[in-house]
Amino acid sequence: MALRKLTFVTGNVNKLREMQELLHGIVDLHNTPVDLEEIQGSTQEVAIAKCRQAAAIIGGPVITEDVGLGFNAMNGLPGAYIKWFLKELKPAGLHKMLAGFEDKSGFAVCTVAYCAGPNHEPILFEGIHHGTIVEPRGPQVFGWNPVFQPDGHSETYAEMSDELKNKCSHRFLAVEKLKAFLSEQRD
Ligand SMILES: O=P(O)(O)OP(=O)(O)OP(=O)(O)OC[C@H]1O[C@@H](n2cnc3c(O)ncnc32)[C@H](O)[C@@H]1O
Ligand SMILES: [Mg+2]
Repeated sequence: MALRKLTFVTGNVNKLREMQELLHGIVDLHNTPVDLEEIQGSTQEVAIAKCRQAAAIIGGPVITEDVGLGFNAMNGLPGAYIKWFLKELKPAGLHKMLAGFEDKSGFAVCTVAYCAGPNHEPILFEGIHHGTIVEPRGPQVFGWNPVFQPDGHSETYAEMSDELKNKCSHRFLAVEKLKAFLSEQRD
């Protein structure tokens, strides 16, 4: 059976690389590198608005993704706004944000949105990975990977191989739900 074609609309090449690995052999994944406009709101609201825009641009089935990194000491902030904090503070600055707090715990959230096409409602698949915000360790290749050490692991995301990160990450957890949904649709 031919693989279902889906377009992943993202301007982030690292997200694309991980998503291609996660959906390998399951979906015929194409990319349109548009940096979609992001509204203010909860991660769910941001994800729905992004996916609607993407479906309108592509005119067919799409997925989009919105990622947040939340600090429990700050009731989940920066959350969906992590991109702007990371841009200005760099990973080391993210860790320093928690200097005045005892609680260094945090969580990575990946909200994958699927939309069958224009005029369809986006459907959300959320993966949450809990961990600790640490001093940066590992190569600075992708986002805030050097400061996030997931619970039960001694490495940060940046110190993990792509393979290991893809077996446990927020993105893996969200994509597992997307895969279950796509396979139900086939039956
Ligand atoms: O085009 P889109 O898909 O929106 O890509 P983006 O880079 O704008 O991504 P987001 O809006 O989701 O912003 C999330 C920020 O978190 C970073 N990020 C996303 N996934 C990550 C991951 O798995 N590990 C580390 N950093 C990540 C990403 O580089 C951004 O700075
Ligand atoms: Mg974005």
